[in-house]
This record gives sequence, C-alpha cells and structure tokens, in this order.
Amino acid sequence: MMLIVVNQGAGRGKGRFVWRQIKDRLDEQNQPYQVLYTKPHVRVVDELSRVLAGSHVDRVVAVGGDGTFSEVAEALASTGISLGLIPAGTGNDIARALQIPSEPEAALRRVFSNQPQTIDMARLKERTMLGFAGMGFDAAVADAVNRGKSKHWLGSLVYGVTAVRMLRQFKPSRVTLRVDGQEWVYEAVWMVAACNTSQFGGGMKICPHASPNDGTLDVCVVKELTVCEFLRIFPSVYRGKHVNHPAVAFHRGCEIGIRAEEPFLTHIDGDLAGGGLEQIQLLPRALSIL
Ligand SMILES: Nc1ncnc2c1ncn2[C@@H]1O[C@H](COP(=O)(O)OP(=O)(O)OP(=O)(O)O)[C@@H](O)[C@H]1O
Repeated sequence: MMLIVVNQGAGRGKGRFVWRQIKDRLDEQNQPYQVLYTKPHVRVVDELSRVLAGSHVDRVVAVGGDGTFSEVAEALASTGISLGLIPAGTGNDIARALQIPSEPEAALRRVFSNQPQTIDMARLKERTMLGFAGMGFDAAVADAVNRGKSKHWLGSLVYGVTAVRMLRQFKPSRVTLRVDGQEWVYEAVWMVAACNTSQFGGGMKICPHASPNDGTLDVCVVKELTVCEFLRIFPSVYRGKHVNHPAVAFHRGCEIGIRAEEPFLTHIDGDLAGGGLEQIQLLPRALSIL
C-alpha cells in the first residue's frame, strides 16, 4: 500500500492545489492509497511512525516543501521504505538538489518509474536532517521569512530579499568548528552550514559540491566580511561561484560540531530548530528515494 503525506499549507497553500491534482491522477489510474494530512506546528514524525508500524506500507509519497520532506524522511530513516517527493513548498531546495521535477505530475510519474536510490542523512541531538542545517545569518533569514508575510507574494525570492534587508542588524560571532575530531576557530562568522544536499534558501548553492550519496557532509563557513563585500558576493551564491572567495572556507567530514559564542539561531532543513548543532553525525545510505 502507498501512503501519501500531504501538507496542504506548504508553499502558502500550493500544497492543497498540488494535492488535488495528484489525487485526481491517482483516482483516474485506480491506484490504492492511504492519506495522512499534516497539521500546522505539529511534527508528523510520531504519527507517521505509528501508522507505518500498524500497516503494510511499502512506499510513502510526501506532498510539501523541505520541512515536510525532512519530517517524513526522519520517520522512514533506516526502515527500507522508499520515499517519493512531490514538491509543493516555497523553496523546494531538497527536491531540486535531488533532481525531482518541479511539475507535480512529472514528479508523480517519477514515483512510479524510478529505481530507488539510497541517500545519506544525518542525525542531530534531537532529530535527523535530510538536506542541510545551518546557524547564523541564514537561520536569522529563515526565521524572518517564516514569521513575515512576504512569503505569500515573493515566492522563493523571499529568502534573497529578506537576506539583503537584514544585513545591517546581524552581529557575527566567533565559531568553533569540529570536523572528524579536528578543531578550527573562526572569527567574525556570518554563517556556518552543514550540507548533505547542495542548496538552500530558494536556490542558493551554499555547498555546490555536496552530494547526498558520497558518504560525507560538506561544511561552508562565511566569515570576516563587510556588509558591502557581503552584498558583492551574495549574487554569486546562486551559481555556487562564491567557493574561491577568501572569506569562505569549506570542510568535509562525517562528524561535525558547530559552536557559536553569540546566541546564533539554528535551522534544520529550513525550519528553525532548538538544540544547537554541536553533534551532527552522518547516517550513511539511510534513506531510499524514488
Ligand atoms: N495543514 C497545514 N497547514 C498549514 N501549515 C502546515 C500544515 N501542516 C504543516 N504545516 C506547517 O508547514 C511547515 C512546513 O512546510 P514546508 O517546509 O513543507 O513548506 P514551505 O515552508 O512552504 O516550503 P520550503 O521549506 O520548501 O521553503 C511546518 O512549519 C508545519 O508546521
């Protein structure tokens, strides 16, 4: 049996519209399925795990954005049950990085035709991560986007526009970074991100060389930048061309720890999260993606 997890509120209501389209297609094809609707501000992980324990689900399809995919992936990690993704969110960075078609019916066709591929995930203190986690300026931007109303009219551009708007308020911090037991201390850090997939923030290729099936996480540190210099390199992030800038450092490893001296906000797969990023542990080949 196929289980479909639907976030009708994803992508400022796009989830509801996309779900109607997918449901029509499945009903036309007489495909049997069960549906689980997500609720605002309630993580779906526990309920989904309960449903999976009590039924014969052999694949799960998630309709939503990065946050929904992240929660569904957590419930499916290491179960061997495959996950199909139908992008209906605002940023849809995880789906894009996994080359999932943005058009819902094309994404559904892929669910039925694609050979599953296994990808890595990562475990943090209190939850897992599917695509990326970061702290500092990027989390402050994610927080402002989620609290503001501009998401409703700016779409995926909202992250870039909010980032520019918030530049002058942000206070950089000293950060200690641990990668596979080795430690680095960076001064005046704007952001640190640990990435399993290459992009976040609506198409910013923060770790352009990150691959979800290479058995490692990529870490990007952005530090010691003036506001003017930040504005100058910012557009290049959308093409992943910031990589050679002296203010940007990269690391790669399986066990990452990030500690900031300032009270930096943290995001995991685009949703603000507590718990910090002091322990990020790669979960190799934990998830089967259709
Ligand atoms: N039925 C619902 N109506 C409104 N919001 C919901 C509903 N179910 C879950 N949510 C909220 O949706 C958020 C996750 O949305 P998701 O990340 O999937 O989409 P998005 O934020 O629009 O896209 P993206 O993360 O790709 O930018 C969570 O904060 C969750 O609380």
